[in-house]
Amino acid sequence: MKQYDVLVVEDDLSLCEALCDTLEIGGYRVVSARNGTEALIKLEHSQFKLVVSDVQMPVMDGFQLLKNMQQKYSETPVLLMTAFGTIPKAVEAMQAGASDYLIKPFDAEALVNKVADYVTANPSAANTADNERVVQDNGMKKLYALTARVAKTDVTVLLQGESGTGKEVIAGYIHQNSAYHRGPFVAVNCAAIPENMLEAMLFGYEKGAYTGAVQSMPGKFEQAQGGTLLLDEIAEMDLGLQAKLLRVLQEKEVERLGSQKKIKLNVRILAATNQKLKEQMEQGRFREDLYYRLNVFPINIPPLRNRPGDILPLAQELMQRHRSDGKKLPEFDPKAVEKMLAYSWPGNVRELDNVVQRALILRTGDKITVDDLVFEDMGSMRISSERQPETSLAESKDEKLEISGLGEGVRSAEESIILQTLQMENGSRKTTAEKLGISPRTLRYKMARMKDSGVIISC
Ligand SMILES: Nc1ncnc2c1ncn2[C@@H]1O[C@H](COP(=O)(O)OP(=O)(O)OP(=O)(O)O)[C@@H](O)[C@H]1O
Repeated sequence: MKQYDVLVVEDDLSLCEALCDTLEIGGYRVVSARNGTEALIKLEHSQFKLVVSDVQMPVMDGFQLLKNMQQKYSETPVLLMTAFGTIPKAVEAMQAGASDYLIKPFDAEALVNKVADYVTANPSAANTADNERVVQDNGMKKLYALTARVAKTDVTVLLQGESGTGKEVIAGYIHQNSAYHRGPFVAVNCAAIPENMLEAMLFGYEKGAYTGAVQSMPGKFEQAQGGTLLLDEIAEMDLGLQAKLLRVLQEKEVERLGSQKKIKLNVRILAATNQKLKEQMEQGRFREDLYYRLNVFPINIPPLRNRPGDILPLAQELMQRHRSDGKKLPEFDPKAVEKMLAYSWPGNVRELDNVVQRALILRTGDKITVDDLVFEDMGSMRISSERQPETSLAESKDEKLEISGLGEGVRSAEESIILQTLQMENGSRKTTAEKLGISPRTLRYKMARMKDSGVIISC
């Protein structure tokens, strides 16, 4: 079972990313979940020293999570984040068994200090990639060979590819194979951080630089000193900040907000985007000078559908990551393999990861069959197979809209889908099974397993 330091449970994606970033920089190995249900699944598959959870979340809130955890993970401390003005909630949290609480909004230091009461940070461990990198497809082998050569140089690399293709994985590979490998690898998701905070986060700030800057803070550039900085989703950066970034890249020095002191930088810069950056530049949304500065060496990562040789090995690796016991991993039966190869994977490796997680939950026998494969977009089958796909999260367009309207939980894990569909169907197992495209027997089996693992199913 994989071991991590902190499980962050937060449904607000930007905040979740900021919390994870803060803790990772603080030297913790962090995993995130978007609600209580997803958290329970992660707890089943990995070990955590601490859970930091929001209180108000859809599907399963912080209190319900706490209640569920008391049955099976009573040893794991839970830190609840409650909103300002809800002190009674904080008291309630402690009474319900939370180890501690944080009142929102809190600053990075408060979070790290609180977490440090429960877990000891280990900066070098936070940087080790303990997941296997899969490169089996011939095209990808060539791409990795080229990447290894580029890694040894100092040039700025622009990684382009659809979402979920593995840009951050390749960025990590460049870092590990570069002269900067002993330093930190810091990734900033420019799309996840609010525009007005990104500048401070990148360049750092001095105490009093703006309202709320209660203490000085180094930016991501400084945090990456001697290592690599990945500017992810760079196309999302606004034009004003692009100009400031260009200056930092040209001068190789940074000034914190509210300070005139120049800090020399020794950082390898990588940028990544899932947009066509050249088109953005041509449409005036991305600065031409910055484009050419970042795009010294472009690496285009092909979508998963164009590297079929990777699909099965990746599925096996992802299965390995989610296995909760030492038992032999299930195999995919030939029809299931055929179906996976026929699918066009619009969400790429990340989507494959979701499909594998669902399959592990749905499977009833030793093998993963075609019935256990639930794709997010059945309209994206590339080759028409003889059999009509039986299992689809969204059989019709209307249904897809209805389900996706329920929020992020739909994409996260099968358990949350089941809970939501049950809720939608007023607890009717028959129509829930129909809606999910699985047999009532599979649904019963699944619900029994969820109950066994401590999930409270109220309908
Ligand atoms: N070659 C690979 N081997 C193993 N796992 C991979 C590989 N490529 C991608 N993954 C896994 O797929 C998921 C998505 O990868 P990653 O975050 O690198 O994609 P991305 O292209 O940066 O996505 P986005 O555009 O959304 O930021 C991660 O869980 C990652 O570990």
